[in-house]
Amino acid sequence: MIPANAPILTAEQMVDAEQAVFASGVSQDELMERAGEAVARETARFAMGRPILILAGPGNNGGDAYVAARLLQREGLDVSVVATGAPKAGAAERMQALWHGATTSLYAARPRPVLVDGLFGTGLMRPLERGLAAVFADLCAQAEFTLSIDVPSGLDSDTGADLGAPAGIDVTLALGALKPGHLLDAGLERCGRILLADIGIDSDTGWRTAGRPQLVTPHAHSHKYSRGLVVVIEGAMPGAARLSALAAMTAGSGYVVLAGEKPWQGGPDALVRRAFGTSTDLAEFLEWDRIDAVVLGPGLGRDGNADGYLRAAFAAEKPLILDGDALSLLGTNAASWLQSRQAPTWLTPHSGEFDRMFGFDGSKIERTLAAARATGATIVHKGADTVMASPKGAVRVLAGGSSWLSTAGTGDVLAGVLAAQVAQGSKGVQAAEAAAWLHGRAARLAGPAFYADDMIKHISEAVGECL
Ligand SMILES: NC(=O)C1=CN([C@@H]2O[C@H](COP(=O)(O)OP(=O)(O)OC[C@H]3O[C@@H](n4cnc5c(N)ncnc54)[C@H](O)[C@@H]3O)[C@@H](O)[C@H]2O)[C@@H](O)CC1
Ligand SMILES: [K+]
Repeated sequence: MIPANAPILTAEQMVDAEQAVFASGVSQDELMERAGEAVARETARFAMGRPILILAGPGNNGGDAYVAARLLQREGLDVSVVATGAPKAGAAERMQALWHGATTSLYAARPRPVLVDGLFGTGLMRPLERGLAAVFADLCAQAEFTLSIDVPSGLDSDTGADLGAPAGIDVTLALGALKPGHLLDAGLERCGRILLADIGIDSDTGWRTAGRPQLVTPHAHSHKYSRGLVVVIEGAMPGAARLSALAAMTAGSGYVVLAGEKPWQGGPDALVRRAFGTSTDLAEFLEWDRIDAVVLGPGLGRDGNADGYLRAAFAAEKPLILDGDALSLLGTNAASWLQSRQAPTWLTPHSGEFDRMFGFDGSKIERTLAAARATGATIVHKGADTVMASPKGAVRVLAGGSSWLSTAGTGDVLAGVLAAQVAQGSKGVQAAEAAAWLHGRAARLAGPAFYADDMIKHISEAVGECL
């Protein structure tokens, strides 16, 4: 479980936020005391009287651990500390000096039912030393409950890369803000349930986890056009475009058109079909001023026709959602294609497509932001850790959704849900966030082993939860 609408800060941003707190008159010791209090409170709640082993590392994460040890012992709990190395000068050293209970070295440590991991937090700079990682993993495996302070030790807090973190952590108590590492890459599987402790720092950087959107019911005088008109362009593999079109219908659009050379005639009668002969005909149709959003890419194919459709879609200057094969056609030229566009664009690549299009370095958040800045488009970088970023720097992350989403066609459904949000007037990263949330919720409602068509039936129920 991951908190919704929670701020996300990198290690560097955490240091800046900490400096701002110090500048407001709060001492380093007081901030560490707040962090340690939160750790002690959550640990006591889960420990329910069982003996506790606290691992304290050399940095401020260890400092938090010493505070928690002192407070838990004061509560009458049976606490033992494992100290790994001398604490660094400052608050961590002072907190260690205030701890007067049982202390052992890592290699003399005996497992206890409750384990608190205060080895390393945002300051981890390299992989855990092998012996330490093995002992830590063993203590974790033998504990009945493990809580990590701020970040599981052995996880890169900025990227989620695995630097030796054990499996089996039950709760991670994030201090002040979530870190990218809680949500990305290996972090998704290593943190257990994530809780967020408020320690009084200002954590608004424009990056946060996705939350349930606030949608609106149609007005009394709403009509099919005012509710948003979506055009989905059909290509070589028409099933994918159909999934997008049906998803756009159930996500609240007033009018959905499936446009193709010979558009599919099965399915609901409410779906409007529009046949076109050539890409020139398509370009003319896309000039229609009623159109609010165009979806291109699901099942498009990559032949000469597809290229013509892409050019027609770009020429129309309508809000455009590009997915699948449209992204492959743009390839490494996406930035030059998109920079000249005036109308807004959303790109919805999965990681394979993203990596083929863009060569950026850094965490998934940093790479997605770089792509948004380079193209001027809102990027929905899909995956178990979906990262959405706008050119102006807003970031939303939706992580930990149904793993049953890993099936063909679910991306086409997302493109349709996104088009419905755009057509109804939602903008930029807000439209992406709403679409990703609705899509994730529909998948949850579909239960296990569903296929893409199934989840479409649950989109309107998900919409109903947002009114
Ligand atoms: N910045 C903030 O706003 C706050 C931070 N706090 C705590 O401070 C933590 C960050 O503290 P620090 O920056 O001191 O960093 P850490 O406590 O994560 O550890 C840094 C220390 O570990 C060493 N180190 C790094 N990687 C190592 C490795 N693989 N093997 C062995 N040694 C290694 C470093 O040389 C340094 O001495 C946070 O995670 C959080 O727990 C809290 O006390 C309160 C507020
Ligand atoms: K930790």
